[in-house]
Amino acid sequence: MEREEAEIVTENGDAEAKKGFSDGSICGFESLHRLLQSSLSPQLFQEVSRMLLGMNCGRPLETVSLPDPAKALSSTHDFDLQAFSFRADNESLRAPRIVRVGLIQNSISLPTTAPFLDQKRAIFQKLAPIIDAAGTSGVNILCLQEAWTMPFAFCTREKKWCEFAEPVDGESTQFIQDFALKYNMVIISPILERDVKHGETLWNTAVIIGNHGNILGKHRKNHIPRVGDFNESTYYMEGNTGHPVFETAFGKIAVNICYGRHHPLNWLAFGLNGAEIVFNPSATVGELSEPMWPIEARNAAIANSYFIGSINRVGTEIFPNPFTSGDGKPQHTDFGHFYGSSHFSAPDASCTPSLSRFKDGLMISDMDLNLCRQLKDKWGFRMTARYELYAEMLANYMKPDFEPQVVTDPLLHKIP
Ligand SMILES: NC(=O)NCCC(=O)O
Repeated sequence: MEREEAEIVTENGDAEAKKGFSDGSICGFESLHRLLQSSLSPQLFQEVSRMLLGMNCGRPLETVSLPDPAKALSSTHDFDLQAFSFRADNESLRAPRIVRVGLIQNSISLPTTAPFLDQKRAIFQKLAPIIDAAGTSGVNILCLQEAWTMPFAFCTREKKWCEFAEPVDGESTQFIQDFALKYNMVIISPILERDVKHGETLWNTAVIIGNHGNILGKHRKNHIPRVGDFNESTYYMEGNTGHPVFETAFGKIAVNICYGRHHPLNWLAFGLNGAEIVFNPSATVGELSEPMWPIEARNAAIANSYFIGSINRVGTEIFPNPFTSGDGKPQHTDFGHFYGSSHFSAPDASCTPSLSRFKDGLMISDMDLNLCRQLKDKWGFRMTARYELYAEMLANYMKPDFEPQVVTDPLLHKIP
């Protein structure tokens, strides 16, 4: 639904407006960027885009033309497809290191009441053409959304959803390995993991599949939310894999899973281990986090001199049994709307527009990884970081007898 229908929505008043927005659109538009593009004169839109998206090497981000088969897949299977290019300055001693990176966002396919195997296989079926579009576009590194094989059922606290968990070499990994091999593509596959060797425990895990279809490694979500309906701590614990950076054929990558994006030290640690691209596969809803979404990753990309790919699922998932989360809200059967809006952020503060707020999508971006070091040289954030100050501060803070360093105005409690 785009402009014309949005106007009808506005004219028909509240009830229609509610209907229009319930699809997850912004007043009938797929994204803020598209709303602005349709509403502003070309000149104003250019200025506003410059302010909102920043400049890459002094220029607006360029779009990239994708091969016809990828475009055909996007129209046949109705997913948003966008592509951009982040440049870096030419260097005398290093050739450009351009990699093509993709992010996939999607809704679930079947109602949450369908048999679990059918639900999982239907998501596989939905993702196949989107992964094909990435492969035929020459994507080198592709990342899927958090817990992509299942509905984000952790709001319910019901244990039956644990059945979706798989070992790292399970069915979903085998499904993804075929694509990795076929397209010479590194694929990050975030799943609910069952750790069979350690008492069948569960983890929220990203499996990293190398471009030869090999399992390169895994990373387990470091920070587990306890906010709103995000009752994930009922299912799994904080990860025990540290902050691994995976050196792949196409660059050094890491994964900061969803809620970890609110933790600056988590981003920092991936940077200290040398990440050039950090992926943030997520599942988050509008009411809770949408104002934070365009800011946090972009800020982390700047602070840590690396690229970030942010992914959020789309749609509203309705569960069979009502639940509450002790926050005073009446019982309900859905999490709210997962608002998609996947995008890339670059170390020079530029970023792409976002994918649709309600449709499946594939966001592709070329990125010259030389930009990471160029930004380190220019701004010197690593060099000026004063890590020793913070190491000492944190070591003190961790002690049971820690005293906050506060200087109290002696007059504070004396003068009325
Ligand atoms: N999946 C997840 O960790 N969501 C938590 C909510 C948020 O971080 O926006």
